[in-house]
Parts: sequence; C-alpha cells; structure tokens
Amino acid sequence: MSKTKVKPVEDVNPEVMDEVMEAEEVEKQRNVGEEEEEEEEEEEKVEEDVDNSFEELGLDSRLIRALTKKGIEKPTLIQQSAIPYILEGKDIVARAKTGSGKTLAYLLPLLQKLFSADSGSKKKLAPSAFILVPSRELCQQVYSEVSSLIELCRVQLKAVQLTSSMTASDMRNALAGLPEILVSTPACIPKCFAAGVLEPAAVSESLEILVLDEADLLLSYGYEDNLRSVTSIIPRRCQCLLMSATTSSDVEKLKKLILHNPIVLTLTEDKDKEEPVPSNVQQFWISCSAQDKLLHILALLKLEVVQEKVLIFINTIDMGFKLKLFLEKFGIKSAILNGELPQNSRLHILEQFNAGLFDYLIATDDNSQTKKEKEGPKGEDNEENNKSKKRRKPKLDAEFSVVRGIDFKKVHTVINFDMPQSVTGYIHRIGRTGRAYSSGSSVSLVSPDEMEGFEDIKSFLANDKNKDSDIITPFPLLTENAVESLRYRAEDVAKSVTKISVRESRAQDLRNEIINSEKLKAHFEANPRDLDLLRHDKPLSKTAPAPHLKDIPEYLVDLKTQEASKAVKLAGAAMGNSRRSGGGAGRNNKNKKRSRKGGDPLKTFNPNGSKRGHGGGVGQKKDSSDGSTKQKKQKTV
Ligand SMILES: Nc1ncnc2c1ncn2[C@@H]1O[C@H](COP(=O)(O)OP(=O)(O)OP(=O)(O)O)[C@@H](O)[C@H]1O
Repeated sequence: MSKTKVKPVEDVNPEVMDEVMEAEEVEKQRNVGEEEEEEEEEEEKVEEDVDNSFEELGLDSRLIRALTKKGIEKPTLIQQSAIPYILEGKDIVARAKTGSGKTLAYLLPLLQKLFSADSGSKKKLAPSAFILVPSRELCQQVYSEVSSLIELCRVQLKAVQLTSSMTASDMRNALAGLPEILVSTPACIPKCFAAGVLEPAAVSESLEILVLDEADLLLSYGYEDNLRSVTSIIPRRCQCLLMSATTSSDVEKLKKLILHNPIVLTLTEDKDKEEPVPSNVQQFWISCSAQDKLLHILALLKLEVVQEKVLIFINTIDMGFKLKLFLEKFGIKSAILNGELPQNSRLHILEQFNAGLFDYLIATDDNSQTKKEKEGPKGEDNEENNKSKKRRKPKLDAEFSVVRGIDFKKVHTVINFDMPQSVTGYIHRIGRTGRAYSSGSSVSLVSPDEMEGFEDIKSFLANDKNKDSDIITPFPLLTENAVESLRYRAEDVAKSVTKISVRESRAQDLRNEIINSEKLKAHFEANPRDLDLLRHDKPLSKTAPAPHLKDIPEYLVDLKTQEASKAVKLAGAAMGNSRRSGGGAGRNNKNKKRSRKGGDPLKTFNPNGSKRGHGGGVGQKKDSSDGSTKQKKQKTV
C-alpha cells in the first residue's frame, strides 16, 4: 500500500485526526487486556473534496487492472474513504447512499488482504472471510462480483456462495475446495453448523474478516438469532465491516454486537442534513386517482416520455399481473419479479433484465414490505405495518429482496405505480437508478390515499437549503390532453383485465416458472451464460394485442407530448440508450448532436410553449402545479 501517496481523509480535518489517534490508543489498551472496557468509536463524515485515485488508496495493481477491465476508473467517495481504513485493519461502519459503490468499497481491500495472507501458514479448515447479506439475490450478486474480480486478477483464491435452500451435501461440496471467501445469508451459517458442514471451532480459528452488507436490513429480515450464533464464535482479532445505506436502531445494535472500536464513515453531501437519494436522480410525481394509474402508466410508456429501462414497483403481486396483462394489450412487453417465484427464475429474470433483453420489469418489493418494518428514518406508521401484515402471503421466500442492494444495470427510470409504504422503501426503490456515476429519474404516481405518506417522504427528503422548493417535482412531460387522449382505450382495456384473469395468469405463471426453474437449474449448471433459453417477458394472454391498441395513431397524441417524446428519445440516444422498439431517432447521429445541445428534456422541456422553458422542467408548474393531469375528458377515442 503506497501509504505516502494517500491523501488521508483525516488530513481534511485535523481535529478528527486527533480523535482517530485517541481511538487507536484506546484500541491498543483494549488489546492489552482490558476487554470489558467501554469502547469508543470514531465518527467521521466523508468529505466531498477528497479525490484520490485507486492507486493512491494503496490498492494492488492487479485489482486496479481488473477494475480497468470492468470500465471502473475512479473510486467513488465511499470507496476513497473506506478502502484505506479497511487496508489498515480497522473495523468500520460505512453508511452511504444506495448505489454509491459500497460493494467494491469492501470487496477490493478484502481481496487485497487475502492476496497477501500467509499461504504458508497451517491449513485452514474454514473460510477466512464471511460476507453476509440479507437475500439470496444479493448473495448471487456479491458472489458474481467477487468471482469476476478473482478471475480478472488471476489469483489463487476461491469464493463460494451458500444459501439456506441448499442441501447439506451441496453445502459440503461447495466448501470442499477450502474457499477463502464465503458469501451467504446469516440463516445459512447456523444451518452449516447444525449439519456439520462447518465447525464453529474451525471458523473461530480461521475467520479474519466479517462483512455484514445491507446491515440495516439484516435484523429486520429476522436474522438476529442467526447473527448472534455467528458472532458468538467470531474471534476477537477478526476485522468486522458493516455496510449500510440508511441508519436505524438495527445498525446501532449490530454495531454494538459485533464491532470493536469502529470508524464510522458517513457519506453526506450536506453537512447539516443527509440526502439519502443520490442527487443524480431526478424525482417526479403525478397526482392521479387510484383507478387512473393504469391510464397514466400507459401514457408514460406508450407515449415514450420516460427513458428505458424502466423498473416499475407495485405493492401486491396481483397488481403486478394486472399491470402486465394491461400493458400486454397495448403491445408493451414486460416481465414480473416477485418473492413467489422460484429462486432460479428470479435470478434469471434479473440477469435477463440486466443484459437488456427486455425494458420493463414489474417488481413487488421485498418481504420487508410485508413484514413489520421496525424503524424507518422517520419512524413508520404502525397502522401501515398492520395493513401490510395482512397482505403477507405464506409462500413468499423469506430471503427474497428486490429493492435492497440489487444492482439493476442501466435502469433509467423507476416508476412507483404504487407508493412504497415507508420512507426507507422509497429511498431504496429510487436507489435502483442513478447508480454510481450514472443518472436516472423516478416518477411516482400518487393517489389521494397515498398523499399523506407522500408528504412524509417529501418532508424527509427536503433539506434545510431547499425546504421551500420540492425535491420531488411534478412530472413535466405529460400534458393533460395527452393523457386524456388515451383514456377511452385504457378504461376499456382495464375492464377486460378481470380479477379472474389476473388470478389465472398468476397461477399459470407460477406453474411455468416452477417448470422453468428446474430446466434453468440443469441448463445453467452447464451453460451459465446462456440467457436466451427462457424469456420472461412472454405475453400471459393467449390473444395477440389488437393492432389499433398496439400502435397509438399520431393524431391522437397532442403536439407537446409528441415533442417531449422526441426529446426523450434524443436525450436517450445521446446517452447511448437507444430504444429497441423506437423509431430511427435513437440511432441518428445528427440527432445525437442536437440533443446534446438541448440537454435533458426533463430539465428543458416546457409543455406550455417552446421546447426550452425558463428554469427547466419546473417551468411546467403553471400547467400542473399539483403534479396533476386532471381527469377532464377533452379528447376521447
Ligand atoms: N468507482 C466506480 N465507478 C463506476 N461505477 C462503480 C464504481 N464503484 C461501483 N460502481 C458500480 O456502481 C453500481 C452500484 O454499486 P453498488 O451495488 O456497490 O452500490 P451500493 O452502494 O452497494 O448500493 P445499494 O445500497 O443499493 O446496495 C454497480 O454497478 C457498480 O459496479
């Protein structure tokens, strides 16, 4: 580690440096034997002006080469801050926004430490590093990331993933090659102990690093007992890292349970008030009645005023199927992701979506939406929790999670078809776009029933500087006329999507996916990269969409919305995001140039007049100051 080159975070603030040194002193004393003494921790804000390269952070050249091959050149703030401390062997609590690059912040130094671990020492009987995550999807994601880094670095390290659904013999086989890194859920470790697959004594002897990723969720997912049984065997010398996107009493509890004298790194953009949603995500909303949500989502997608790929959140599985069936009638293909589907199918859907095989994914939240969320940033309403309890479906996979931590690739728009049931839920959903250095936007469809929750979200997100100006602004690219022009068709089609058809489709889809899941398991063992085997965006309905619904005639769409749609396509093309189904504009270089000049249509478009409004999209407030596209029937078909 080229320590001399590192611009240490503590340089930024000499007082903090003094405190760090004091904390180190306390730690030294503790190590000499004062085990029971109350430990101090170091609280540190991650400063925006720190600008170190990966080399300056002291990273091994093999890791830097691997990152370059992955197209990653500059560390994010949390990486700049956390990597040197982890390399130094400190316990850390890292709290940074969704999508800020926390995974690499711990994986890179973890791997580097394992590169230099003494391979000549006596044979280890258990992995040196445990990475515990709350869901199987995350397990797979972290495992893929660590495996690809190992492969790119060409080092002799082995990582395995274990999940609770595996049999004891599968677990034993996975651990047989003596992996250095184990990625798992907390529930799986006690299972391994019980099955004799892992020996607690061997873990105590071997474990060097323990990572708890998405720590804010581990307890709320019901892993407390599992974690207690793991922590009881963690050796004192083991370095513990706790990564989290939000703060909660659960994180505090885990910190006390597991960490020793940690450095607490908090990434904020504003010293007074944290902004948990990345500033590169533009947040919009549309006010509409619950029954008009289908109409509005049709307008957003069919009139192409949002950038693809689009992740649509709904609160119930039935609503997901209703939406898919509804969109299908208009020739819009989408896939569904929920906790009822078998794990192989879920992983495959995620892979296909990330690979760009389809553009619209309809997802239900993870099960924490249906569990009692213990605490959100502003405290959750118990009534809401009780309501959500009622919605709990017995067959949902307890280790399923869509919104938390899953790294959806190139999602440009998140749509809240249903509003999330908590502020934390909102933050995590929105965090699926605008990841690392990319940008994105979100559109929330808010019905009168959801307005109170929406106000809570807005007031939580409003910072001191901006308390009078809304962070979530009315969506500027849909005019009332444009929405109304689709009303007749939307209402007609919505009526045809009956409860019975939803139930049948859901049951059929589940049956298909169970069959697929077996096929997938066998197939992917042999061909892990074959994504095209089973498409997840196939239509549910047996009848093809009527041609008049598939293509909305141009004369129906008002000029302003047509203009907005063109601008969105041009901006997409400039960002290298051309529409699969869209017209030529997406692939036209001349247009690319023009749109670069024009900038982001969400900022510049003004539906009231010329394309360049004053002060960006907020200029539309005149037309829809409450975010509403009122339900007057102006033009119907
Ligand atoms: N330094 C970097 N430069 C560019 N992209 C990066 C960098 N670090 C990470 N990324 C990418 O950013 C995306 C988000 O990273 P990651 O999943 O680690 O975020 P996160 O902070 O863990 O988010 P969440 O809290 O939602 O889990 C990933 O696709 C990752 O490959």
